[in-house]
Formats: sequence, structure tokens, C-alpha cells
Amino acid sequence: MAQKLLLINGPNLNLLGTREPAVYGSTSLHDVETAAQQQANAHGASLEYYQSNHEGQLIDRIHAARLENIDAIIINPGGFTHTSVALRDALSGVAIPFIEVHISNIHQRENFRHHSYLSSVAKGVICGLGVDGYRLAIDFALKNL
Ligand SMILES: O=C(O)[C@]1(O)C[C@H](CCCOc2ccccc2)[C@@H](O)[C@H](O)C1
Repeated sequence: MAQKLLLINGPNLNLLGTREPAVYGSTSLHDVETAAQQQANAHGASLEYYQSNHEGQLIDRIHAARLENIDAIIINPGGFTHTSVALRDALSGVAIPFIEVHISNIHQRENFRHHSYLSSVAKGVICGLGVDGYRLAIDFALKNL
């Protein structure tokens, strides 16, 4: 059966490409999502994408994935990375392997960004490689998850 991937972006990532290009680059979220879908399709897989600024909506989307036979989730949790036990619990609860992606190297930034509530339950974490991190995460998921 063809692999099904889900790409999730959290709060403020809808601003990608419009603000702080020095930190997050100049690629828009739409272009990230489109490239991700094309990458998956080129390998015979499907990829859905979702973005929300609301913690509960992200949690509801993760819960729904359980009923959609999603094989792997690629998620940039945005700022909820550093605050949300609930998002961690949702990902753990649905038991779908996920890869955590951060565009910036959170370990080179403010101290409050150094801890992730998600990393210890993630299959893997990619950070600091810009939007290429999404492509690399998808590549790994296609090969391994
Ligand atoms: O580096 C990442 O991908 C982050 O997940 C991005 C989050 C911020 C998302 C906001 O993205 C923006 C993009 C463009 C302009 C303004 C915000 C930040 O809170 C994390 O610590 C690291």
C-alpha cells in the first residue's frame, strides 16, 4: 500500500518567507508544502499538509491522523516545541512515528528554545538546516518509516 505522510506546521509558520528571512529563509510555507507533496508523489507516496496557530487544532489534526492510516508525521511545532506537553501527549498517544523539524538551530538561539517537549518521543530531530530539513525528513520517512 502506498505510504501516507502528514506534514504539520505550527504557530506563526504561516509567516514563513515574509518575516525574519535571516532566521527562517525566504521560502514561503506554500512553497515548502508544495515541494513536500511533489517529493512524496515522486516516490509513489502521498503527503497531506496542515498548518495552524492553535494548539487544540494541531492536537485534533494529530488525533485524526490515527484514523487515516498515516505512516509518518513530519512536524515543525513552532513555539509549542518549548511549551506543549499536550502536543507531546497527542503525538505519543496516536503512536505514529514522527520527525521533528526546526528551520533554525534552536540550540544556538535563546535558552528558552533549547528544550523541546517533543524530541524525546520523536523518531528523530532535524534542526538548523533551513527548509531543507523538511526535504531531509521526508526522505528519511520514505526510506525508513
Ligand atoms: O526554527 C524553527 O523552525 C522553529 O520551530 C520556529 C518557531 C517560530 C515559528 C515562527 O516562524 C516565523 C517565520 C517567519 C516569520 C516569523 C515567524 C520557533 O518558535 C522555534 O523556536 C523554532
